[in-house]
Order: sequence, then structure tokens, then C-alpha cells
Amino acid sequence: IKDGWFSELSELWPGQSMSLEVQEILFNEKSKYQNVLVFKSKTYGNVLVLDGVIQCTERDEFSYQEMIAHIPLFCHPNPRRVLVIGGGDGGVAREVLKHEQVEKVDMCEIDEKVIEVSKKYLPKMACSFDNPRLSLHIQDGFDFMAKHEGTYDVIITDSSDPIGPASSLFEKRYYEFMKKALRPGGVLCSQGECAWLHLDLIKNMQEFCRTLFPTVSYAYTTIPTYPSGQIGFILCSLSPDVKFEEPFRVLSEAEKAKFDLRYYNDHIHRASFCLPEFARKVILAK
Ligand SMILES: NCCCCCc1nc2ccccc2[nH]1
Repeated sequence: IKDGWFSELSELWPGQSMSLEVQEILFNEKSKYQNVLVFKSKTYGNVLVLDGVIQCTERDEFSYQEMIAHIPLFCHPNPRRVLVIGGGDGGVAREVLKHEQVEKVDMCEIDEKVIEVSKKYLPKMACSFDNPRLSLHIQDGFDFMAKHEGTYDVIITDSSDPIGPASSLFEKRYYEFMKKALRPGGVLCSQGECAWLHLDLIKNMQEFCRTLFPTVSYAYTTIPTYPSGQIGFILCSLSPDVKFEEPFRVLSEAEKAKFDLRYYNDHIHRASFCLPEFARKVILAK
């Protein structure tokens, strides 16, 4: 942090950097796995940073949390068992629990320091940790996945980036384990980086996913504080009949009111799968 500004620098986005003006540093310590920083920003609320990379801000987190959770959940006819890998801020769990038919959410976060600071400094995201339907596991998601077979209807991988503790979550072996952990008709949705920055990584992941799943697709959302202002999602289904682009279920106006959504709706669901030509021809090429 220099002259009151935080700048996000990473070899994952060379030559560019997002800066946020800092009002106050709230927390800054090394956990067992990474440096954990929380600061109060001038215009984006509290900001969580892991090893110098922005993970979420209070002002725009809803875009990512709603889309990574509701795109897969509204594509499944009756999701009862859900697994969230990562997402220590609790935002994804908050969104998943809005679905009443979900009986149990298992959440696996490797770094309990992330949960601790989220509860303290990101209360609107960490609001579901005491939900009786949520079961929290402080564990490496890769190891957790290897121990669960035929259990989950939906698996959401809300990981940080491939550099650091989440690197194993971007490998084919992890997707092989997720395939085993899913129930018939199961779907998965993973943090899928950015087409402006990581097209080769996305292409490679889509290719190995196609060797494992009959249905594979890619969507993205706009979010000011992630590099290049957007982030994507990798979607896979064990069912060959799923059409991710068309929500299987659409909420009534009454149900919509209860979900209190600020980003997700069925229109943006469909639109999020429309890719610009430079990305479509690489990512969706069979
Ligand atoms: N450079 C884009 C990073 C995307 C990060 C998404 C994300 N945000 C998180 C917050 C807490 C724990 C895990 C998380 N994963």
C-alpha cells in the first residue's frame, strides 16, 4: 500500500493493475497458507485480499456470488445436496441457502483465518455460517473431494487463482474426483478466470472437461474489482440433456422477492453464455 492506495499486482495479469484507495487497514497477517489483508476502501466497502490478490469487496461481491451459485442451481431440477469448495467469505453459501429445496450444504475452506476475518469484517457475506443446513470443513478441497463419492447434486468451486493454495483445483485430477463425487444428473460450476487474460488456461480446462463430462460450457459476469472487470465460470454436467444457457427453473415474482437478488435473473443467466468472438471460437471450439 503506497500513498493510501492498494494496487493488485500479479504475474497472472502482467503489465496491468487495479488500484483501490485505502481508508484504513483492518487486518494484515500471515495465515498457515497465505497473507490475509482486509482494508476499508474509500468507495468499495471492506476488501479481502489474499497474497496481494483481491478476493472480494462489499460493493460488488454480489455479482460473482449470485452468478456462481444460481447458474448451476437453476440448471438442476431438484438440488438437495450441495458442496462448496473455497468461498471462505461465506457469500456463495449465503446464496445457495436461499434455495429451500437444498437440504444440506457442505463447505470446505482450507484456511480458517479467511473465515475468521470474513465473520469480523464481511458480516453481510459471512451471515450463513450459523445456518443449521451448513456443515463447515476446514480442509483442502482436493482431499475432501477424493473422499466423497456419489454424494452431491451441485458442486461449486469458489477458488482463488491457480497461483497459491488453490492451484490443485485447476487440474484434471480434481475434475475426475468431482465427477465421482457427483450424483447422477449432477452439475458443477467453478471459478473460471477471465477470457481477456487466461484464454489458454480456459481452453485447456474446457478440453479436459470434455473428456470427462457430456455437457461443458462457459459463462461470465461483469465485476469491477476483478482483473479486466469480468470473471468466468466453467460449467459441467453428468447429464447430456442439460442446456446450461436456458435456466431449467425460473422464479415467480413472489419467489424472486424472497431471493433478494441484485445481479442474477433469467435474462442475465442466458446472456452470460454469449461470448465475444475471440473467446467463443477458442473456448467452445469442439
Ligand atoms: N483474481 C480473481 C479471484 C477470484 C476469487 C474468487 C474468490 N473469492 C474468495 C473469497 C474468499 C475465499 C475464496 C474466494 N474465492
